[in-house]
Amino acid sequence: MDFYRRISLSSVVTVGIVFTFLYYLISSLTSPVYPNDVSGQILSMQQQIEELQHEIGRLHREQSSANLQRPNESNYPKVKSRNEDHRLRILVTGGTGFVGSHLVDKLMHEGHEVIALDNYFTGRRKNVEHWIGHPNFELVHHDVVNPYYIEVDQIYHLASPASPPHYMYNPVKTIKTNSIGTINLLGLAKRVKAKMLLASTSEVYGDPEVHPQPETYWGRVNTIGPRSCYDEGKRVAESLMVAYNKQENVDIRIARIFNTFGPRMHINDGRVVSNFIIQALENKPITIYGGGEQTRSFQYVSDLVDGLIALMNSNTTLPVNLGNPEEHTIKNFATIIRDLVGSTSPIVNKPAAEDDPQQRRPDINRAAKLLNWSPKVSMNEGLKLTIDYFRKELEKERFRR
Ligand SMILES: O=C(O)[C@H]1O[C@H](OP(=O)(O)OP(=O)(O)OC[C@H]2O[C@@H](n3ccc(=O)[nH]c3=O)[C@H](O)[C@@H]2O)[C@H](O)[C@@H](O)[C@@H]1O
Repeated sequence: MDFYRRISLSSVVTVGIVFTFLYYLISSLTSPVYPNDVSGQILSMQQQIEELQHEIGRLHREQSSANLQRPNESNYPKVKSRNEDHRLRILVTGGTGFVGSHLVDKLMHEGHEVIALDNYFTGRRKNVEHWIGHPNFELVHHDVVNPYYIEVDQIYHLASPASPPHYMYNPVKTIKTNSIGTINLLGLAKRVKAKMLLASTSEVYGDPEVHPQPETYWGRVNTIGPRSCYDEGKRVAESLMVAYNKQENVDIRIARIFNTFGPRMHINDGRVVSNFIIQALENKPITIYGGGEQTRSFQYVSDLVDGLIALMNSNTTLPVNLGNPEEHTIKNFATIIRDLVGSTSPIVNKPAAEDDPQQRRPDINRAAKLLNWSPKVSMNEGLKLTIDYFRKELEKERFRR
């Protein structure tokens, strides 16, 4: 059968034409003027030709479908080979986003089947285009606010805008995504008995009075402030996870993600890392919101992805902080970026953002103990890689203008 598959489309067509010609030639010869035995032989030849034509048609169809199903895997990044028993089907919602696409890469490299689902509000097809057509990969355009039906073993639920200007752009949609979206996925997890991980956030701690923040801290969130659509959205998502676990036995994981950065952040992301790097690269003023005494702790995206996978594969249903405890004031952070870029940007102060958390640093003892996880990439190392990425992105933008 392999031999037949190797027959090229053009040779199949050529043979088809030759046989069709012979068919008509012989048909014209099968007239009653020939003796019975000769015309009998001709009729049986005609029958054989018809059978061959049928077979050619079948091979033609088979080859076309083989071409559809078997892309050349050498054109893709390398993936681990796994047999059916060890290969999982994994759904990643928000799979074309900044964090989602890096998670998809890692799961693909590990040899699993991955379904990346996104509504492309902040995600981009470009982030996963290197997998499109791979037999282990599927890209689905879908909004989690509507139910989605599929058979999977694990669900990483990352779908939601995460940058403050993005989640504040349509606060009602942000609440719907985190509440209705999470209910829809928990319903799916319950039906197909999939393990589900929620990408929650350090924002559940609000503007914290406890520092650094352990998972046992309940937080301080303004329920009617501009950030509440996201903060309360994620808080209710956590509550839903716990309720489905208690009531419906869904196997849950909750990751509380602290500020994360790295390549594939959007130029218009609007968060501090991308804003400062782009401003520095363009020698434009670096904009600090407020006095700059507020602090953040920044983790590189590959550490987060390792943490998410370690959490999914752990046994804990407790929330776990994933972040890098290396803490800086925003004022200090602006100088670090300017120096790394070698920029001449002035540093300017703008009005403070409303309800901006004044301090943030993860207590990662639980992650260390339960997942044996801690961040590996220093902030400076990660920033250098991210600066390279944005430099190239800006060059591409200039080329497009
Ligand atoms: O990066 C993240 O992972 C987190 O980012 C945001 O939280 P936030 O800490 O407010 O993120 P940024 O917008 O990056 O702001 C960090 C600090 O820098 C300041 N900032 C931001 C942008 C800017 O141009 N200038 C500036 O001073 C902000 O006011 C804030 O104090 C999201 O709300 C979180 O869900 C998300 O997990």
